[in-house]
Amino acid sequence: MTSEQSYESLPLVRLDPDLPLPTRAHPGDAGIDLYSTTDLELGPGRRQVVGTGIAIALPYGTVGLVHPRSGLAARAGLSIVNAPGTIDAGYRGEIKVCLINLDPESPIQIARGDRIAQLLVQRVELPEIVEVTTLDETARGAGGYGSSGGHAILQPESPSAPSSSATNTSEA
Ligand SMILES: O=c1ccn([C@H]2C[C@H](O)[C@@H](COP(=O)(O)OP(=O)(O)OP(=O)(O)O)O2)c(=O)[nH]1
Ligand SMILES: [Mg+2]
Repeated sequence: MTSEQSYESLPLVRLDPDLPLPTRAHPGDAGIDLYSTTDLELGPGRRQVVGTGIAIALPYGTVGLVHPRSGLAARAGLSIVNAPGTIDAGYRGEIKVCLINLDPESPIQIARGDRIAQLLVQRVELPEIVEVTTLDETARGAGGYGSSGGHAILQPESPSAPSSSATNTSEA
């Protein structure tokens, strides 16, 4: 196996055969670029579920993650509401993308055939859930949401800055 070969194949059906077969832009790229099946305009702050025209059979023990593309994100503010979207291994329907325009002013035009998102395939652990009454102790414990300090942006006087009591759900 060379470094340019994947260890497994990914069966893919083109539900919209007039669109190109999705590919990685370069050998070794993590993301497989996904095409839009439709023309659309997204106004500022608007979202829409868009078809990609493909269905896949992910190997058991893997997950498909639908990520935004960084170029479109930086240039136009295009993102994905549920980024990264989760494609379950058993899913055989069309992969769809819930696009959102995060630009506060400008609409985004998308044409059929534009590459709107990218699919990553990753191994995933599938542990069996075992209910217990207590958990083991750790150095972090229940501290989260900035408990380790080092806030770069939040100001203490900002109304949106969470206070320690507001973030401590155990005191609710
Ligand atoms: O960006 C996405 C996310 C999900 N899906 C498909 C594949 C996935 O396996 C299925 C369910 O996704 P998820 O579990 O995230 O959604 P849900 O709201 O929990 O739906 P469900 O009740 O069907 O699990 O929808 C997509 O096509 N694109
Ligand atoms: Mg689900």
